Amino acid sequence: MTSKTPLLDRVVTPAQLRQLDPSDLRQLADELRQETIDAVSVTGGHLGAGLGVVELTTAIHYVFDTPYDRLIWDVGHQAYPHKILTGRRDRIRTLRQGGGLSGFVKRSESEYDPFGTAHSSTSISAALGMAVGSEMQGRKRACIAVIGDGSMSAGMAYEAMNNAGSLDTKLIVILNDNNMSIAPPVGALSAYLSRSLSSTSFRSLRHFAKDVSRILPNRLQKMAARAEEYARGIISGGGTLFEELGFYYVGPIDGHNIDHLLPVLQNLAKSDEPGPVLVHVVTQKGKGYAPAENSADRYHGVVKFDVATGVQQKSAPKAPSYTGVYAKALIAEAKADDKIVAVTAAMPSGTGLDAFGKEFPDRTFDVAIAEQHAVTFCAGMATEGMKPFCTIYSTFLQRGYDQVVHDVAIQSLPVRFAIDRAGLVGADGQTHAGNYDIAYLGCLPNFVLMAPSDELELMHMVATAAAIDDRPVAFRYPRGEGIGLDLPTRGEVLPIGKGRIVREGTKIAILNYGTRMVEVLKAADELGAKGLSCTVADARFCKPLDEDLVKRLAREHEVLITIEEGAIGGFAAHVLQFLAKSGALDKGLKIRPMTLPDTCIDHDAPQKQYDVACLNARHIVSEALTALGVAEASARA
Ligand SMILES: Cc1ncc(C[n+]2csc(CCOP(=O)(O)OP(=O)(O)O)c2C)c(N)n1
Ligand SMILES: CC(=O)[C@@H](O)[C@H](O)COP(=O)(O)O
Ligand SMILES: [Mg+2]
Repeated sequence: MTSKTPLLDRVVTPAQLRQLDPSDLRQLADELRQETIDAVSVTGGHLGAGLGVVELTTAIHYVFDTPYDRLIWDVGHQAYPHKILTGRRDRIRTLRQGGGLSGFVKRSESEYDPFGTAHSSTSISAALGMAVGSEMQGRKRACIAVIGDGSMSAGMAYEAMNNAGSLDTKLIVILNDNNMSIAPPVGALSAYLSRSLSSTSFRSLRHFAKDVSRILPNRLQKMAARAEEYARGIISGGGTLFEELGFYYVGPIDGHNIDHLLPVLQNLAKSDEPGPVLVHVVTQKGKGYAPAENSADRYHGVVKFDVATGVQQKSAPKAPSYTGVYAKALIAEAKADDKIVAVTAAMPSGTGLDAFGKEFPDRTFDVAIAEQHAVTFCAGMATEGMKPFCTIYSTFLQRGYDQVVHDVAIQSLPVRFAIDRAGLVGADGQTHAGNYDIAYLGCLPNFVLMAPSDELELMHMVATAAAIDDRPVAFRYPRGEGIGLDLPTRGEVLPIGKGRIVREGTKIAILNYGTRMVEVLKAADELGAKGLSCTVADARFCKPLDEDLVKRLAREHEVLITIEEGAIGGFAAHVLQFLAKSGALDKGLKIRPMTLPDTCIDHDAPQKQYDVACLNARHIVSEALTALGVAEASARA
């Protein structure tokens, strides 16, 4: 840090940034980096990616006329420095807290966030859409997508480049290449980028002037230059792929050198030349903070930490996480069955497949950020008699939905979907919540759908999924810890489509699907204390539904409550459909489906999110009392 008078205090918006002399930007960037570190040390969040783009963020806002010019951060987890420079510094210590700033990019948060991001690889499509939309209405503005090398592995980025490369629309794509995804990047594209960098040096200032002035004033010259560019690509190894896709390639540039970034961006800003440009910027994830630079994951995602030492305040877990239990259960199954393989889309640590990979390196596949491919890759393996466990967060499986329908469900292939982060996820908020999978899988023929009520049940479901070999299976489990049960070395295979009674009662039946069981049992205790006897059932399966169990609960109780941590259209819809068809609803049963509400729930502590969702014990009690006409309205408050 410099000892000069702080500049960041004078820069609340990019307009003020643009008043600075270029020679001030180095100091400003240093202050911005320190502010980012200090803020994340008290909030936790995604740190490494933001530290890597401090200079890039400064330079882009200095050169371009944001927010009129459109700037899209792919994923958005690197946008904390951008938030600080765009009028949100006063709230930066509310990041990811209830009521505070989002940890991603959000349209409703700022005019400087023109497009919401959080799922990767959408930025080029969105920027191209904005560029075309602006052009068609005669608005001249720069549209800039900043996309990481990891996010560049997803098919959507290539769909967008394929389109952009065939248009004359001006588009700027900045490839932020830090040679990292969450884990080290994998795949041939990553190898291509590394190769191209190892065989070339950073372009010097002299080269930039030449390169960028060749974003030529007329197309003829451009075509003439193309042959030379192609040769340049082959010689340097850099850019050929992008040039083949119709992009003008500039780079590689040292993304921490403001003196190098500025002239390139200034030339691009000035240029009227149509067509897409790709600026290849090389950065270091975690740059400028030694604990991040020296850690394996470059502090991709951290909890609160001590700035001086970098030591994170991780609290000792009370019980193993669902993710950990899944990995343990899968390893146990895989030891007994060498057909079992596991697939992750760039989330080895988040899904527990890093542990599986240590045991079975040849049976673990990280396919990069490529959920669509992951699903169909598993389908292909299933046709050959392998037993793939496609292990994906609920929210990211959304990207592979057509593959789930067309390649798996319709062909009834035995792909096992292990769906992590099901339900609300806390600080990552709306975009990462796994709320929809029960609904989007429940409507598909051939699927077996399960949800464990605790971690022991999860072990049984892993064993059950391994045993089902004639159709697709999915089981969902949440982020966070289990309840601390003793676990066997291996799960047991469950009878398909059969739930279980957890507690017998007479007046109210609560049919639970998933890990709200803890709250259900608390609610049953409370209702029991009021003299209202409860049956508690664990559905285990959404499909096939345990119709005998549902019929019995409906027949023997005055009230039937279903509960699930999923959107409307999920488990309750299946129960209601069955009861309506069977005529049970004609007999005066009071049925109350408890699902997530039909809204997007903002980032917050999980307990608070459950309050917003009305899925805690007191809400279940209130629902039961209301159904019985003995409402305790206050219970819902
Ligand atoms: C569709 C999708 N799959 C997975 C993720 C989880 N994810 C978030 S960031 C990330 C790595 C991105 O790498 P890169 O784009 O290179 O950014 P870096 O963190 O290196 O700056 C992944 C896999 C996601 N956000 N979206
Ligand atoms: C940016 C991103 O998408 C991931 O880093 C995600 O935030 C990870 O979530 P978990 O912390 O639940 O693994
Ligand atoms: Mg990266």
